[in-house]
Amino acid sequence: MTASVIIAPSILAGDFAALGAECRALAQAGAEWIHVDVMDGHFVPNLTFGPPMVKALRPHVAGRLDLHLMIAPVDPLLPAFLEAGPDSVTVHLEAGPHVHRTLRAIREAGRQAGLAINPGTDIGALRWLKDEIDLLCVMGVSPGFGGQTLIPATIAKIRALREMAPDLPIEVDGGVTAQNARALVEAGATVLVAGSAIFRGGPEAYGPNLRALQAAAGGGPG
Ligand SMILES: O=C(CO)[C@@H](O)[C@H](O)COP(=O)(O)O
Ligand SMILES: [Fe+2]
Repeated sequence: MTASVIIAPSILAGDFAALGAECRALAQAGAEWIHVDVMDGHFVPNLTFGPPMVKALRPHVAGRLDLHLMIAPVDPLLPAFLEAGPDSVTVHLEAGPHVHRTLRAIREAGRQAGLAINPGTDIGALRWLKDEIDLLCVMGVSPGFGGQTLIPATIAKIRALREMAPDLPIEVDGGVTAQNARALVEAGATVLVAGSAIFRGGPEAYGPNLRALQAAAGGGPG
């Protein structure tokens, strides 16, 4: 399983005045996914991108644009975000009462459907939703900001989720570092989102940072 670990740089840690260039630099450095964090200043205490920004970034993302919507309610804005051209759209279990409907709408639009769960949310709902999703996103921090420290209980949570869903891609988002990557992957994570761990040191360091994380995760030189 470790051979297929994907590192998904979070553009939240990039230079907001040059996001297109940041996406191109990450692709050049070897990134296959770009994780784009949408925050609404309501569901989470921070405000980032709207649909026009995601649409503008799309041509600069060579691989998979992995959209993480931290917005509530999500349904009114979902069509505009789907229209912006992401490959996958992840919504939060905590963002509304009708997540099942939202996940169906994402798949019906031909995108992969992701479900994110906050650190304090119990995993039981996965039992009822696992057939509706292509990706499970386990938050390693309370969402809203980059640069936070991984909540240690995340590792046991991923292990429990992996038992419930042996074949589901599990993404961990927030607080990922070269120091904890191995434990996260051994617990069952297959996608590591990383902001600060990739962007520290500037564009010249993106490639070495990606490879260091991949090596720490046990997934080869990628
Ligand atoms: O969704 C979020 C935060 O809410 C993440 O995607 C962060 O952007 C990850 O940043 P680091 O914790 O890796 O710095
Ligand atoms: Fe995220």
